[in-house]
Amino acid sequence: MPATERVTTELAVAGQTRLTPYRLGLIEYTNVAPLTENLALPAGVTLSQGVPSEMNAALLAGQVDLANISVLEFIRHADQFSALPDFSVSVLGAVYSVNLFHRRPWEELQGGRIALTSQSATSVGLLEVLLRESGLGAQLVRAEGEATALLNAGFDGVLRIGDSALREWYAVTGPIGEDLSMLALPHHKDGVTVTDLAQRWYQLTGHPFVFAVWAYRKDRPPPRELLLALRAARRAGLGRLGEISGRHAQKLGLPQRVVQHYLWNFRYHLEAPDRAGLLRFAQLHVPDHAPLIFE
Ligand SMILES: C=C(O[C@@H]1C=C(C(=O)O)C=C[C@H]1O)C(=O)O
Repeated sequence: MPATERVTTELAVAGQTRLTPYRLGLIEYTNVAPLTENLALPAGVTLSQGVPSEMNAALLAGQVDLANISVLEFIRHADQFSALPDFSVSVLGAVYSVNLFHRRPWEELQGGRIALTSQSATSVGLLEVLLRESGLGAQLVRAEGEATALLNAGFDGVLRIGDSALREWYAVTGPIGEDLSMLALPHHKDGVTVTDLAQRWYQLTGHPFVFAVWAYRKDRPPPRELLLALRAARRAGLGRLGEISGRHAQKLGLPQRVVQHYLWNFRYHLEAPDRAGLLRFAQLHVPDHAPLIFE
């Protein structure tokens, strides 16, 4: 083997250079913005973005090497994926953007038809667990559209996540004045209840809920430079929540203080309480899952 080819191969093997780019996928929801808006991509790393179900599919198809994906997809494919040990989108209590919109009381949803967003996997699994734990059976069907429009079209419940869920929660419950504590934000108005699934999870288990982890294909672990860049981006973003929430509030048409509380409320690492919640969800929804590897 000629010397130049050998050196290139050795460097590639050593991980110091990559003959093929390392492909990063990131969900583009507002709740991931504090972790992504200050990301300086290292040389040789490419970025693609989309909604959770698109990132789930891209990682599974080998179109990206590392992505923040729905935790349920990580659990389902734990034989193929590992996850970074210190990244997540988690929350303890209300999340304000994983919502079931409904008119009948939760306890009366038995036998009802519930429209599901196609953008998420985890929140669908969470809804199934919460309904089952309440002894309720409902017909879950994929249907896109604005929550109150789908309720008016005859659905008994509508599951929405991400930016649209946050906007639609506020459309139902707002406007929210300064006199209201951010810890007492409303979840019912004009006959529509907005059940926050993360809040119900907390009431059921006492744990945080992990919506997303940073998962990678076991055969394509991330380069050290990318890990350092992701951590630096999070430090920078968490230090600029006011600025980031101001920009996203304008985009969402929401008060800046509401978006800043929304972002401040997330847990972006993967600490012991978050892992306890993640393992509990895995036990309840995918009891025969492969061992979950965080490294
Ligand atoms: C809490 C949220 O987090 C998102 C929810 C996800 C899911 O349900 O699959 C995946 C990624 C997260 O960024 C949200 O989008 O509202």
